Amino acid sequence: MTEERKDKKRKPLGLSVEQTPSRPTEKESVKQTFVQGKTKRVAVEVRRGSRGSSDRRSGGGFEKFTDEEQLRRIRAVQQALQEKEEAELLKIAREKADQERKALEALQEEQAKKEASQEIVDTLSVKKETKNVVKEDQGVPLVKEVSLEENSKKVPVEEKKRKFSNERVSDRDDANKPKRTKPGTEESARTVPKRAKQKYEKILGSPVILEDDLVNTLEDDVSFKKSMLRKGKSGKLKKEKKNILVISRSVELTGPISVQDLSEKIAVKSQKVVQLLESLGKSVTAYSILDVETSELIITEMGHKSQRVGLEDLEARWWGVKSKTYEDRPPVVTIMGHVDHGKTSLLDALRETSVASGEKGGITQHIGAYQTRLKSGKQVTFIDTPGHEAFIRMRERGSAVTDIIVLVVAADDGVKAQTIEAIRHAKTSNVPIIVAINKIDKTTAKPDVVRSELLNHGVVVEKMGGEVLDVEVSALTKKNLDALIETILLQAEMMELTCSPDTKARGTIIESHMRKGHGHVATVLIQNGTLRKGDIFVAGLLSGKVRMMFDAEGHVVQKATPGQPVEVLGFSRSPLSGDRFMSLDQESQAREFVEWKKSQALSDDSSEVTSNLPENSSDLAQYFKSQNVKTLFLVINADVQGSLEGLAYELEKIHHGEVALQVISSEVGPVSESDVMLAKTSNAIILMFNTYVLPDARKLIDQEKVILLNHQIVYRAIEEVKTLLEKLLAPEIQEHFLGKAEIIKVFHVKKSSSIAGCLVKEGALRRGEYVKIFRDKTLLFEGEIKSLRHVKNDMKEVKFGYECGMILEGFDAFEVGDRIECYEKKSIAREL
Ligand SMILES: Nc1nc2c(ncn2[C@@H]2O[C@H](COP(=O)(O)OP(=O)(O)OP(=O)(O)O)[C@@H](O)[C@H]2O)c(=O)[nH]1
Repeated sequence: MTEERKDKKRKPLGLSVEQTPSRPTEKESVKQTFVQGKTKRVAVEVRRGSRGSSDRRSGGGFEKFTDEEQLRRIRAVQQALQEKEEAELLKIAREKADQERKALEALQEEQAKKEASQEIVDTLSVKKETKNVVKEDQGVPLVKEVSLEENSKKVPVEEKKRKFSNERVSDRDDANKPKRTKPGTEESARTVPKRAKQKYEKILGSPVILEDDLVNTLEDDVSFKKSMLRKGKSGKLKKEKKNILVISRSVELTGPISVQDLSEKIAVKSQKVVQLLESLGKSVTAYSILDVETSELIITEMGHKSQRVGLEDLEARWWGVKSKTYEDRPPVVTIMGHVDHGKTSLLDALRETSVASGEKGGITQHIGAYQTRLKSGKQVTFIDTPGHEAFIRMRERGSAVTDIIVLVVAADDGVKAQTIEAIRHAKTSNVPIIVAINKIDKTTAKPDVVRSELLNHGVVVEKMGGEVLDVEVSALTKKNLDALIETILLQAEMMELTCSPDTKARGTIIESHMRKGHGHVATVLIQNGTLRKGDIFVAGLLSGKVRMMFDAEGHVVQKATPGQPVEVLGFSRSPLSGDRFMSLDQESQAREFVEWKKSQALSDDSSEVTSNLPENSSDLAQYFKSQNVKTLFLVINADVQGSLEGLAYELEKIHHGEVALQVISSEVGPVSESDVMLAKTSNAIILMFNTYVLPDARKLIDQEKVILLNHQIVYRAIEEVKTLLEKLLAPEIQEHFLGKAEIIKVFHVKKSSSIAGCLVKEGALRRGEYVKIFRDKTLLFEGEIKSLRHVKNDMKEVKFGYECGMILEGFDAFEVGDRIECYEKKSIAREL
């Protein structure tokens, strides 16, 4: 025990009532500073010094202690107070810690509850989704979606079991749950819960990669918001905002793009992009076109990633859309054979025996293709255009529509020229043949002769020991038609034809035409995926939206599946047979694609072009005007008969009430002098297809100024012919209202026409523009303003509220009160 303690024991502290001054003075207090940083004034009795005057030691008997004792006492008092203070603070700290612990526990409990309810939603959505295989639609920009806390929030297994007794949650499930990994690494993307990935893929309708550390761009993400709102989860969106750090998109750029389209790609309002560009010093509107570099800058600024892609790659990727779901699809069959061997008869007979048309009782329509359905439910699709042109046309356009060729050979006539041609087409296209030996009902039928003749041309049928399937049929008596269909199905089975109905539609234009009341109608054979009403599509150089669909029985359908031919409404012009048809996700993609296709078509043609069309379109219009043409005459020279047929087929479809198209010559071979002279004398244009001009003919073309078009691709030739025909159409005149005035005084000037003194009551009157004069409700005159004056000045325009003098070309019988309307006339080029 210290000396101080002993003293304390010996003597009570001298702070008894009688010893303590009633109120300590300033000088008698001590400032204490505690460890916690608090200060406090403590009242003490101070002996100022042993040698000080005795009057200061008055009261309380404190003076009876020595200086040393007094100092010890003061220290003891200070220590006692400090200890008391520290004990109080410790107590407060303990209470506070206790409260915090309780609050934390309550919070954790609440979090667990939230997590549990979220699990239910997730589990349910996963259940639904197990039926749908994850799409890999390449049409949509890849979306990267990022979850921050989803990984870290875990509900204990026991708790899950308790809460969702109907949902089995195993330890293994939890063990499989991802650990937090370094953000942005591949591992982190892989290990985020599959369940969350599926959930967001469902919401966004596109593949997502989940990571765990990106900046929250959810507020700007229109598509996400929309999808949440659509699902009635707008309230939840706010809650999730804290937890989900969304969305870094991988945006594919194929070239210059409009602000509007770019905004669509990154799912923000175009105003946002406009604002950003303005902040960077660029003044744009939603319709401005941005170059690739600027677009990349915007994409990065918005927290996304950009990727430059060639549209060629994109087209190939879009066309070859993949899916994990495969189903059998009906085979597509084209019927070929020699003239009069019974192709049309066989197609009609097959169609009549079709169970489908019989069952539905629909009125069959020739839409270029149809399907037969057997009792087994299996189907076969027939291209409804017999002959070889359809096949050649498709092949020329790079479309492989046909799976099987049914080669019709008349049993009484045997193998002929077009039979051999069909065999050649089948071989070069690698399409299997089924031989239909027709007219077997005839007494003169010699099917075995047909078989041996076919052998000479490399077609070895089963009976001759080969693998080619053959059936003896009669289109007339309908004998063995079922056997023919069964054989087709057998062949199809061997070929294992599959499709993915859950992807976007891919198909080919079989034919197209203009129909009154419906506009441009095209038959599309769906080859993969499903086409739905409202889908956005591209076909050749066109884009559009499916307005309506009809099947081959003329019924309105809402969707079309692989193998099904449907008539589609929604084209702005008629597409060409053989054009690839693809449905896409976004209108911007479709627009971009078509622009690229057009530019590609132009650049391809220009490399070989020897066309000598006047460059300026008004020169061309002038040319036609000078020739006074309302019919476009064509002299066609092509490389082969097939090309001529292909061109003729497409040209036949062009109709217009005001202008006509007439082919005056159609020949296989190079352009000769006689072709040029024929074109010259009949005011025709030469359409040269995949051939050349003989040297003398070339000189004559220059000399006689004959127009020659050179093409290698049918649809481009057709497009150019259409453009030329459009030039023959008189332009459409549109009137744009400029203003109106009233005549308030008429001035009769000697030796000159009258002047109308007008007051402009709306808009403006403009010199040189077109006016209409009305008296009461009668139109008196239409003509041009020759002169316009205000006071004594010649004016180009006199605006609202001003008076002016006006002279018209060809009219001066003005009266006070006549009304004048002024218009600007614009001539608009028309389309076919
Ligand atoms: N006896 C008999 N005659 C048939 C049969 N199939 C077709 N014909 C007849 O053969 C002729 C030609 O038939 P189409 O079906 O027009 O032949 P196609 O091959 O389509 O002829 P093109 O269109 O000119 O190429 C017609 O008079 C038919 O009636 C058949 O199985 N038996």
